[in-house]
Amino acid sequence: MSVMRTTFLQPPPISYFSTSPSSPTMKFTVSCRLVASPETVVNVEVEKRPSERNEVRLGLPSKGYRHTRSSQGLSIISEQTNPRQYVAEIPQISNLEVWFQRPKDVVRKLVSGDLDLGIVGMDTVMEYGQGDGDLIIVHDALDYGDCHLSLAIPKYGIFENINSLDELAKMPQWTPERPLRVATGFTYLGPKFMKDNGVNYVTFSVADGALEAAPAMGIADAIVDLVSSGTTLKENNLKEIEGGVILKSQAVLVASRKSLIQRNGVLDTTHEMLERLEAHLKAVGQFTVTANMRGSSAEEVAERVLSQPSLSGLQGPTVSPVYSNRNGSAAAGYYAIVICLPKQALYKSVQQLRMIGGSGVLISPLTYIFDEETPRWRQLLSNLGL
Ligand SMILES: Nc1ncnc2c1ncn2[C@@H]1O[C@H](COP(=O)(O)OP(=O)(O)OP(=O)(O)O)[C@@H](O)[C@H]1O
Ligand SMILES: O=P(O)(O)OC[C@H]1O[C@H](OP(=O)(O)OP(=O)(O)O)[C@H](O)[C@@H]1O
Ligand SMILES: [Mg+2]
Repeated sequence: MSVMRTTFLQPPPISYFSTSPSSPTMKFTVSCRLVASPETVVNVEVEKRPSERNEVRLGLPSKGYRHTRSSQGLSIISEQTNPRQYVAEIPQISNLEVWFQRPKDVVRKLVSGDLDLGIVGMDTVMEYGQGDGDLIIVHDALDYGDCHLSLAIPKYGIFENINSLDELAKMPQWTPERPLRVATGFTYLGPKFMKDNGVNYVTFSVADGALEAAPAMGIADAIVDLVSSGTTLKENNLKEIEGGVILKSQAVLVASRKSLIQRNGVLDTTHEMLERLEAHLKAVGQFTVTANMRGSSAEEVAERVLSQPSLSGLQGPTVSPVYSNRNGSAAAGYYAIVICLPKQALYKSVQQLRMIGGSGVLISPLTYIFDEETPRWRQLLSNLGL
């Protein structure tokens, strides 16, 4: 067991209080203060202890433009209205607290048992989870935060004609005395990747940001960092190489296996979150279209709708009679139709609806599409041996 000694800032004193105990959803306010302590020596090995609490805890990234909780999936979970607010509630899901933390700390706290669920990039799970068997991916594709972890080298100088990892590894320049110098913030995945790929003479230096400057500054020969649009690499005259992608990443829902099995309510909450996320992701880009149409019967109207290629939605159409008072009795001369359509089919659909006599066309975005039980839930249960 390796124990590192290091100096550490004391954890912020956190005070929180609830509103009236009778209120249906408890509200917490958090006030934090960072105290630079006199040198405190701590053991940095992650302590795994079952913490005593009843509520289920979800960790979300606390800052950063790409963690916007208005992005799909998360808007239905929580809004952090103030960047200094670290805890929130989810009105829709009782007994769930949201804690806003740095992405790496979400993973660390899942491992230590201080959080039960988290939403972070897959890269962060892999880097800070380091293969810990207690971490379990519940949803692997939340459809935002797409990027990949990659090895990149300069386009110029001795690297001008180097285009693959193999060619890089075989360059005669790298020796035990003068190894390939790689700058990265991924100090677990970076070295592991080089080792797995048989790159022998290599050393790593650590930096947290603006890594792309390291080669031009003469600090490193290569970098291992996240790439999304590729703009930062391009701006810094760097290139990716064949075989240099370490992993692909996007936001994922990750849970502590121990919490799922042992802590009351975690499995149920996870099920509900999974359902909501899947239903929301399915609904993104889908719209309901309603219109009125004159007709002699519901079947006749349905046939007219189905004759148009752009009007065959997910299922349907739903056709319902719209009654009006005709000489004292209710009569259906109009029918309301409802169909679900993807965004790209909307305009064509409106044209086709008009063509077959549709009027008063209303279009609204869908928030959820709940389908049959998601396969990811079955998968989770089987991973847990349940
Ligand atoms: N360019 C990008 N495009 C899309 N997603 C990205 C990009 N860069 C990073 N990410 C995702 O966002 C996560 C957080 O990255 P970021 O660098 O913003 O961390 P951070 O919040 O600044 O944390 P820290 O301050 O500890 O570095 C990454 O782990 C990755 O999943
Ligand atoms: O391929 P791109 O779309 O250009 O994105 C990649 C950049 O995004 C991230 O940096 P970030 O914005 O977090 O800045 P930092 O590394 O300085 O923290 C990552 O570390 C890359 O530098
Ligand atoms: Mg960064």
